[in-house]
This record gives sequence, structure tokens and C-alpha cells, in this order.
Amino acid sequence: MTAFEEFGIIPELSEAISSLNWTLPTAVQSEAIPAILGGADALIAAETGSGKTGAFCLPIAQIVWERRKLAISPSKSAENSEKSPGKRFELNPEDRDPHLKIDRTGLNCESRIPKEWHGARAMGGVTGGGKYYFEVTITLDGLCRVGWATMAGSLKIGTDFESFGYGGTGKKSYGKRFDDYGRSFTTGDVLGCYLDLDNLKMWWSKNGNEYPTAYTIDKKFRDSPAHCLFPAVLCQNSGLAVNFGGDLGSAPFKFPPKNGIQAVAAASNLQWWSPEAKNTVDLTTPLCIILEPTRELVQQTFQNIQTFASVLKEPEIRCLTLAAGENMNQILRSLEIGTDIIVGTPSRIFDFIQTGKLTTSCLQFIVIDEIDQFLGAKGGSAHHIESIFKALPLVTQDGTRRQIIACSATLHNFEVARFADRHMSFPQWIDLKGADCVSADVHHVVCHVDPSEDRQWIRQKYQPNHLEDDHVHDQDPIRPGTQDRETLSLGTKILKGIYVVKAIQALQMDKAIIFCRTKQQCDHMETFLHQNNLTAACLHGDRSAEERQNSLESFKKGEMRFLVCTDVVARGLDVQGVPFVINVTLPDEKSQYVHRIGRVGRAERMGLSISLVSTCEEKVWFHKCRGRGVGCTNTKDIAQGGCTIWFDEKKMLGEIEEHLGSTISTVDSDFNVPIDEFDGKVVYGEKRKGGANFATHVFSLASSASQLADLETKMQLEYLKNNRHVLASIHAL
Ligand SMILES: Nc1ncnc2c1ncn2[C@@H]1O[C@H](COP(=O)(O)OP(=O)(O)OP(=O)(O)O)[C@@H](O)[C@H]1O
Repeated sequence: MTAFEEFGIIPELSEAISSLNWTLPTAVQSEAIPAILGGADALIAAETGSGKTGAFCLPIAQIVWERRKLAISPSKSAENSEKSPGKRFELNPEDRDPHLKIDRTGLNCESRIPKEWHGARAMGGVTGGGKYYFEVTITLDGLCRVGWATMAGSLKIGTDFESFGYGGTGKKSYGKRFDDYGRSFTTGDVLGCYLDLDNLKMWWSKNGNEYPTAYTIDKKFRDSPAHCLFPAVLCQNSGLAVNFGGDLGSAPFKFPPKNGIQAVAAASNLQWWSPEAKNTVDLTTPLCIILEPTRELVQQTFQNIQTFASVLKEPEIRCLTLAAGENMNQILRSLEIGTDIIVGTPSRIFDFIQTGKLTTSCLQFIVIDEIDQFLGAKGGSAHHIESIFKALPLVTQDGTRRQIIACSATLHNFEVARFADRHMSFPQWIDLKGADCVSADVHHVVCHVDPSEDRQWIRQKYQPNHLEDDHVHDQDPIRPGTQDRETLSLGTKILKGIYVVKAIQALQMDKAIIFCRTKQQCDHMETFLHQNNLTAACLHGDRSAEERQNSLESFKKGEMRFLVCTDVVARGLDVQGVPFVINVTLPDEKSQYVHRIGRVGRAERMGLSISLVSTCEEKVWFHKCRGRGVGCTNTKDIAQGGCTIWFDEKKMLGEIEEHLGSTISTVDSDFNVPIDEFDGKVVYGEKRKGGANFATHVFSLASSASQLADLETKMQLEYLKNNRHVLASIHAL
């Protein structure tokens, strides 16, 4: 049995796992795989390079395959339904407000959205006569109402003449009339909901204390099946656990009803909610969509899932990518034939859903990788994500609950929590550190760039081969040797070029990812590196899909030593064994720093990131113009209607340090990195020598485990020696 099988992965996937040389699951994989296989919605937070992609790709490939297998094998499906113990009486996932979350048991629900009511009815209702009871325990404080409603009634029970409610403020409600009734209730309280169809009465209890009749109900509720009453609940920022009783594995009631009143689930005249034909299994529409922020990540994750899917046979799992720049006809053909897993960007996927080219009726998984980037204010596509969710049916075509998985190395923020409240059901946090943090395999330092101290930029400015600046100073008076703000800003930019080459030489970098702030700066840096006889490829949003692909490939193959890029590849990109990152400018967003430097120190290999931080403010482009910078020469400040801002890197560094809760070490411009301060000698790009890693971990534990076993044996023998009388009495028995 492989280590992955112990976490629930099927042996069929072993071949693919070993082809990647993965011997043990990483920490995040050991937590996430069983959770996803178990059906949980999951929020996966773990450091960059910790194996989050495998943590969702492996279980998804497995579940999608198992479901497809079951669907195409009629004998198995029949066998399954024969074994089914009968319909389960629980809250109905198809008869609820979208934001009322129901868990896997169907007996717990919650809505964490303030100021909005969200309700649900049960799977079955009662009519014709009899006396019925169900119980509700308040699990999460907030507002709630419990009671009964017909199928024609509102889910906001008590607001029409087809539903009845009893609310936490101690009010009963019917036909929008709210009258004092019983006592108020809160977390931990148990409410009993009574319906006597023989005598046409309805009442409630709190913690076993029955209140008087609340309503004498119309006889239509007894005599007309169209007015059959279903148990119903309603929440506002609150949570409930329901117990309908019956013999389908329910826990006993906390306050069992007396006088011949029976559990509603045990009623002999139950009327079940009847879905329209749900039996046709559509084998062409996808079961899973994985959302990625960039084309590069779409490709990377696709390759990951494809590695696992490709070893699964009968049926084969069909994976497809959906990102800009792809062959439309080919995609449409694949969709027509049928697909199981789609990896794409939100804008492209939404476009396909909206134009009816992509059907989502069978969708059982949505994975949102790098979710905080989508939801963030800058360059986010929160509206696409929301639109995708709005376009989805409440449950999948075969009635299965949809699973949502979100992950990132920087998951701890308000927008993600809000998203989880709105769209995820009882999400399980898989969070190994509890805060955004940097992997121990990433060393990161800053080098301050001070053009008033280090004046070599002045000489360089008049040489032909200096790093071309971004031309924001073209209309500024530049007076080298002065402390003018504009002069120092220009000096910083030239000096940074000098420092990049110095760092490459000092640390003998044979490979590095170099982050620049803008596309224009990337182009200039690429040219500058070529001028210094260094091979470099460039990757940013203005390059064509083909150019981007070629740049990445040539960097991966080692044909180009340096990859110069914007934040477009700050996240997720996994190139094995890259030893160095250089941040020519800090990112505009503090969380982006964690992602950028996380391009190194992956899969147990050590990495170093150097950030060049200007001691003075830098004037930089900040295009608000229509063309987003294309042909723009408006170098005025944004406050004066222009397209530039003053970027304070020292302030940003402070924000990053505060976010990470630590001070980042500094190096001088000779780039003498204090390797010895970081746990002894390391070789960047290689595995930490003698350090703990996934494989060595087992061996290091082995000797302690064997010592413990020896101690245990010694202790037991000692005990028996000192307690001979115990042995004697055991023998006597
Ligand atoms: N169980 C494992 N054993 C060894 N290597 C692994 C294992 N799981 C993943 N890896 C490798 O670790 C590297 C990083 O994995 P991955 O790209 O999934 O990281 P991540 O956590 O998603 O990082 P990021 O936050 O930067 O996106 C990859 O090269 C991957 O092949």
C-alpha cells in the first residue's frame, strides 16, 4: 500500500504518483485529500510550493472517474439503488434559498449572511390527519424561525398564508402578522414543532416546555394534498440542526413528544417532494471546473490533472483547457463530444456559460485556485466568479450537492471569508499555519538602493548601455548631483539596473526569475540583460499567447537563463529548481510579495529572493487613461489628471513586514548574503542538506520509534518483575 492510499487514494493512481517521484503526501495533501474525498467544501491555505495543486487534483481525478464509472455501468447503478435504504427525510437541497447551506447529512444548515433571510423545506410533508413533531437545535446564534410551510408557501415562513413560524425573538408569525408567543431562544436551545392535523392545531415548545396552541389552522391543510405541510426553517446569520426522527439513523429526540404524537419522518402518509426526471445521467457535460488566474496556470494545472486522469481507464477522463488564445473550433468539438474536467480562466468560462456553449447542470466540483487574487480589488474578476455562481443550478442534475474548493498561499482575508459565507457549505479549513507565511525553504533579503549615496548611476546615465528608464521623467528637469525628487527617482531606476547585474554576478546566478513592475520595464530589462550578454526571455500580458508559451518553455529548458516578467506569473508558476528571484521593484500588493518570492524554495529545494528597495520615492506609471498606457505620454501626477504616482517602496516594505510579522534581513550592494544566518550552508536550487524533508522525515522518525518500542518493552518487563503476585493471580485464573 502506498502512502497516498492510506489517505484514500485508489491504487489505480499510484502509477501517476510515482511518475512524479512523489513518495509521501505533503502536509497539506494529507489533510486535504481525505477531506475532499469525504465530500467537504475546503479552504486550503498553505505556503507556496507546498503541493496544493496535487492536494485538489488527485482527489478530483479520482472522484470524477468513480462517478463516471458508476454512471456508465447500469448494473452497478441498479445494485446501488437496490441497496439504498429508502428515501432520506432531510432538508431538501433543491427546495431552499441558494445561500442557505445544508451539510452532507442534510440535517444541519446555516446562513452567515447578515440582514438576509434564507430558508429551506424538508424532503417530505404531511397531510390527511395525524399528529407530528420535529425538533430543531440552535447551533449558531443569530435570527431564525422554525415551523411549517406548504409547497406553495414562502420559504420566508410566516410571511404568507401558506406558512407558519416561531422566531427567536419570541414571536409567532402567519400571514405577515408577528405576535408575542412563548419565550425568545438562542444557541443551544431545543425547539419542538408540533402539528395536530386531527384537531387542526399547531404549537411549539422550548427545551421541553410546551407552549399553548399558537394557531388553529384551516382544514385545507388536512384535506387537500396541495396544502400538505412540510417542516421548514429560516435563518439570518444563524445555524440550526434539525431532527425529523424516524428510523433512518436519526438521533433520538432530546425531548420526545408524548400523547401519541409521532416523528414527522415516521408518518405513514408522507408526501415526498417530487423532483422532475432526475434519472438521466448526462455523460457529456463536465463534472468539474477549475478556475485559474492566467493562461500559464491553466496549462500547468491542466498538465497536473492530466497526469492523474491519463492513468484512469474505462472510462477515460476527458480534460480540456479554456483560456484566451486557444483554437475555438477545437474547443467546441471537444465540448460536443463530451468533457469531464475543464481548467480555465473565469472570464473565458463565464463567456462559454453565458453563450450556452458550456452546460453546468452536472457540475459537481468548482475549484478556485488563487481565490484571493480573483476577489481582490486590483485586477480581480470577482464579478466573473459571482456570475458563474449565479448561473449554476442549486443542485446538480443527479441531485448531488456541489463541492467547492478554494486555495491560495494568502487565503486570510476578508473577501475570501465573505465568499465562503455566501457560497460554501460548512467549509473545512485546511490551514497548517493559521496565517500567510513564507516557506522555510525560501530565504529572502532586501538590498536598499540609494541614488544619493551610490552615485555611479550618474556616470552610467551618459553611457549608451544603461537600463532604459520608463520615460516618466522625460518632461522633468534632471540635475544629477542634486537631491531633487525627480532626479533621485530617475537615479534609482538606473541604479537598479546596475544592481541586477551585480547580484547576478555576485551570486553566480545561472537561473532566476526577475520581476518588474510594468510591461514596459520588462521589455527594457530584457534588452538590458541581452546587452550584458545574459540570455533572457520575457513574459507579460502584451506578449502573444505563443510568445508567452515559448518564453516559459525556453526558460524551463534552460535555454534562457533569466525570465523577466510582471506579476502575471507571480502566482502558482512551478518551474523546478529555480534558485533565485529578483524583485526589481516591490509589488503594489503586500500579499503578492509572498507569491513572487514563492517561485523559489519549491518541492523542498532551497531558494533566495532579493528585493531592490529604493530609499527614496519613485515616480512610476499608473495608467488611468483609456488605452491603459498604450501610447500614453501624460507624465503628470494622477491628482493632476495624469498617469503617474509616487511609489513609496520603504512604506510598502514596512507593510509587507507587518503582514508577515517579521523583519526582512538586509544585504549591501555587494550581495554578501548571510547564508550562515540561515541554518548553515545552503546551495540555492538544491535540496537542503541533512534537513528534514518528506522522505527523510520517515527515516528520522524510525530511530526514535524503535527506541520508544525498546523502552516500552523494558518498562513492561520491569513492571511484571516487581509485581509477581499479579502474574501469579493471572496464572491462577
Ligand atoms: N507529495 C509530493 N512529493 C514531492 N513533491 C511534490 C509533492 N506534491 C507536490 N510536489 C511538487 O512540489 C512542487 C510545488 O507544488 P505546487 O505547484 O502544487 O505548489 P503550490 O502549493 O500550489 O504552490 P503555489 O502557492 O506557489 O501555487 C511541484 O513541483 C510539485 O510537483
